[in-house]
Amino acid sequence: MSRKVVNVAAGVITREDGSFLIGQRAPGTFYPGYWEFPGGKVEAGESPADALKRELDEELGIRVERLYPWLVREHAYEHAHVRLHFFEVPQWQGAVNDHVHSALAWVQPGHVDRSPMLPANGPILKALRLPRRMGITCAAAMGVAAQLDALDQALAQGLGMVQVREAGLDARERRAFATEVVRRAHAVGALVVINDDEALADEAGADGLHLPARRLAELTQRPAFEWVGASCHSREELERAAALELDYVLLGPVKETLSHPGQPALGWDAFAALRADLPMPVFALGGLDDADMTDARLAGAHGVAAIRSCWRTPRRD
Ligand SMILES: Nc1nc2c([nH]c(=O)n2[C@H]2C[C@H](O)[C@@H](COP(=O)(O)OP(=O)(O)OP(=O)(O)O)O2)c(=O)[nH]1
Repeated sequence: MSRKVVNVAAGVITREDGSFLIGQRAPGTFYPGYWEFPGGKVEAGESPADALKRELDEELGIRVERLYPWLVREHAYEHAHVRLHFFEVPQWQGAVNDHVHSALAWVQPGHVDRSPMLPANGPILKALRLPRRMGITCAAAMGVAAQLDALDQALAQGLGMVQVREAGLDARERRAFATEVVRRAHAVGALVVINDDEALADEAGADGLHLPARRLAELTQRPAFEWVGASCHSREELERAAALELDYVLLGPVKETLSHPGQPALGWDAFAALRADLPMPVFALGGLDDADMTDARLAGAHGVAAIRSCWRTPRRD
């Protein structure tokens, strides 16, 4: 029997050190003792964003000053089928003064030492481990040595994720380059995904695989890597990536870009409309740099992916 969907708004309240707030559900609620992101049910006539502002005021006594739409995930519990609208809340006013949870904790992505989490929240914790900036390599154009130097600089300045995309290098060079990227990135805890080459991703010890749209269209099941993402340009491709339960996607070009001249730019409004209600993080791509991060987050992007700008003047995530 199909059940009514209950809309819920939940906030990833994030401090400048990257930690976020979780609360333990009180006795007498569904799943007592489980940890969750603060939030609650969307009331009739309310938008999810307004519901979150109201809930955070009622539950924690804080007033939201900025909020970014992030992910929408559905989960069928025994008591309800919920549609969870997750937002990030990077700015608020007032001291946190909890009225509903048994306990609160500030935790770091990848180091959540409280359990159990509500069953729907596993993919959310994984998504929070994804850095906000992805650099896409262009060693074939820049030269391998220059690319590796630029990579070191970017990693030193906090770049958290690298996509090796080197169809222009021959197989031997590509293997050596990918292995070196993984070595340098892993030394500072950054993730590496390899474009379109499962064997190379395995050989180089990368964290995952990045699928071009062409490969995404052919796939019937998620490849067996910890991190799998894809490049998308349409709602159909985005929905396919969601159905395959991929961990992230790139969507663009948002602006005109030198690497894809003549390809029409989406702009932020079309970007926001295309990515609405997706269950996985979406990186904005195409002619962007660090200065675009706030616009990207306001349009619902998880972060920004870049080729050229990433290897010029990178800044901290
Ligand atoms: N707040 C919150 N709810 C979550 C998360 N993950 C998750 O599956 N849920 C589910 C659990 C519940 O079924 C539903 C939230 O309902 P709730 O009972 O806490 O909502 P509420 O605060 O409006 O409470 P009430 O009106 O029922 O008293 O969403 C999460 O991270 N935060």
